[in-house]
Amino acid sequence: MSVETLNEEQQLINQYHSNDYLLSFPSKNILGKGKAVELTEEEQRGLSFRKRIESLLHKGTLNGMENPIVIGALPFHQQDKGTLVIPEEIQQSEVYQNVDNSLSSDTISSTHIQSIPSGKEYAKAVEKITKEIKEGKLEKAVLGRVLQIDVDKQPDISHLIQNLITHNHDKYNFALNTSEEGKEKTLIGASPELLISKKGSIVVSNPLAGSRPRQKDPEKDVLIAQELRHSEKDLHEHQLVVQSVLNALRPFCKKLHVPEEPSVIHTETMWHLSTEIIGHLEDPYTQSIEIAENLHPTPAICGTPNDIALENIRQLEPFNRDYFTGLIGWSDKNGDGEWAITIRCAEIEENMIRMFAGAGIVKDSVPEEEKNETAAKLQTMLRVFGIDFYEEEGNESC
Ligand SMILES: C=C(O[C@@H]1C=C(C(=O)O)C=C[C@H]1O)C(=O)O
Repeated sequence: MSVETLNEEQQLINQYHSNDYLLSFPSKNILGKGKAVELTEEEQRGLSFRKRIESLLHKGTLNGMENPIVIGALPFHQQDKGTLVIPEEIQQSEVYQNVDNSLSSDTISSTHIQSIPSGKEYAKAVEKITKEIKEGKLEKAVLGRVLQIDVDKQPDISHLIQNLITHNHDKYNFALNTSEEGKEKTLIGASPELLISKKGSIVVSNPLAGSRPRQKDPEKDVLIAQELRHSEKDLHEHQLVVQSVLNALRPFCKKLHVPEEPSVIHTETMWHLSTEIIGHLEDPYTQSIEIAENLHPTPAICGTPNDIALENIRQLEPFNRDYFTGLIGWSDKNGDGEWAITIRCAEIEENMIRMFAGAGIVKDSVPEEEKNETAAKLQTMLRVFGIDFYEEEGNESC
């Protein structure tokens, strides 16, 4: 029998239990257990994201904590409630090259799957938005949908965690206990998109916009990535986001570095146009959440202009986004923190899983292609759960 020593990252992952708070980010892993202090729904009401975090950190300090760390998920709509806690116990670890890749064998089966709206309705809504864009009412709106899946048993999240991290090791992975009023819930996901990280006087934001599904055939896959790199439609869609992020960062920064052109990055299921922006803060004590709040919602997940895009989202999406396209991350007393955008995610409640995906719609968007883009994005979480679901026959994306 061979005995292998587990690296500290794997040890931390192995200690996750379904009511914990886990962030497995490219910079570090944080595992929180128990709630030392939390901000209830009542206490959050009417407070901005920044005020919520400040008031929680203040509670922590009053409780005698020297270095409290807040872990949380904030909603898409600023007035909705979030989950914010300072855990009783925190473990942190570095990120290693390798994690255990013996994938979970705990299989679950779906008994019923429903897309809200249906694929057809989604395509119709995309068409409606492109029409409004052509009429000059807005430039971009991001339209989402939900896949509601009933499964034969309650998923064991500690098993799923290993799948999640193995498939998306260089991404912003999370599993957070979002239970409320006796309902046990977990928010789980693997976001590729960093809204803001702040360490000392350096901030980084990495907006993504403009996407293509990955292809099974490696040659086709490379061609698709090249096509994305040169697609005018996608470069325009991407530029709207980069400009908005720069405008929001400028007041905080004395220096900003922006690459001249976006690069193309990938996840297991998607190609994305990506721009990593690095800023030097005027004031190194600026809170990460203050910057995040000014950036949110970026046109990567809402649109341009923001208020008109929001109005379209409210009218055309037949569900509330809740945590989807909100923020997930951590923050400490010095204002350091990391906030990713809550995408490629699912919420689990007993035997029901709700998976979310959206796509940015611009003037030249083709409804069927946008629908396929959301279907490909949904594959990220479908794979984590081991659920085989392809919307269409003969769909070649992987
Ligand atoms: C909204 C999502 O993704 C966002 C939309 C993208 C796009 O339209 O190209 C790309 C990345 C994300 O900013 C999602 O994954 O659900």
